[in-house]
Amino acid sequence: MQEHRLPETAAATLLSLASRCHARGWAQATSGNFSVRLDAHRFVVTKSGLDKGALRAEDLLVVDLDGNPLTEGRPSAETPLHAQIYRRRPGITAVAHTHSVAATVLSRALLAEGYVVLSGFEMLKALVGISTHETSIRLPIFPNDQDVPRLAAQVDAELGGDDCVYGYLLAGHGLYTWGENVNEAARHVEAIEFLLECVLHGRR
Ligand SMILES: CSCCC(=O)C(=O)COP(=O)(O)O
Ligand SMILES: [Zn+2]
Repeated sequence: MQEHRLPETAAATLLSLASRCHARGWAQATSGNFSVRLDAHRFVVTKSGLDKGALRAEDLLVVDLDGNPLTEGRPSAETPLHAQIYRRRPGITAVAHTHSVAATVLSRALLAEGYVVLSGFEMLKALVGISTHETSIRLPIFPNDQDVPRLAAQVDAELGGDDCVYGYLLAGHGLYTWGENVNEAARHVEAIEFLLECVLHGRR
């Protein structure tokens, strides 16, 4: 195993993103995973199966852009999905995956349509590049799959690095979103989770 020092700032920002999502109830019971890009070839990701509300620096590891570990430990089972995002979106430096009730319920209910529409909400302006509520975005929904490399290949085939996409849903599972820095990724998670709750409430 090669020596790869984990920069303290990357570790601290990643731990704070995970603990913020856990505190909001979006990463309960070890669900969710989080990552930060180190450079063009590597990123730091949370280890698999851990309580995302109690992560420490030693619970993170470095992987390459194919998801192969470069430091000791078992990376998140969903590392191939993070790797797909970093490979196809060179400007992205942070990825968050959450398991909220709204994302879980809506992605299952709307799987046949293939997407959730988020339209007309002021909160859309929290997403980078959007400056009016008079807009509409789609969050694609993919069927869940326990074969994560196959799932990542499907996401890659259907989305690639499409700039118009702010995130996607896995049916009955959760949300993936990202940002050009950790603050932007955190803002996107909070905005999208809020918007999904609005859509869910509107269907009741
Ligand atoms: C208990 S959640 C099941 C696994 C999952 O979907 C998840 O997000 C957490 O997986 P990880 O390997 O990153 O802990
Ligand atoms: Zn998950």
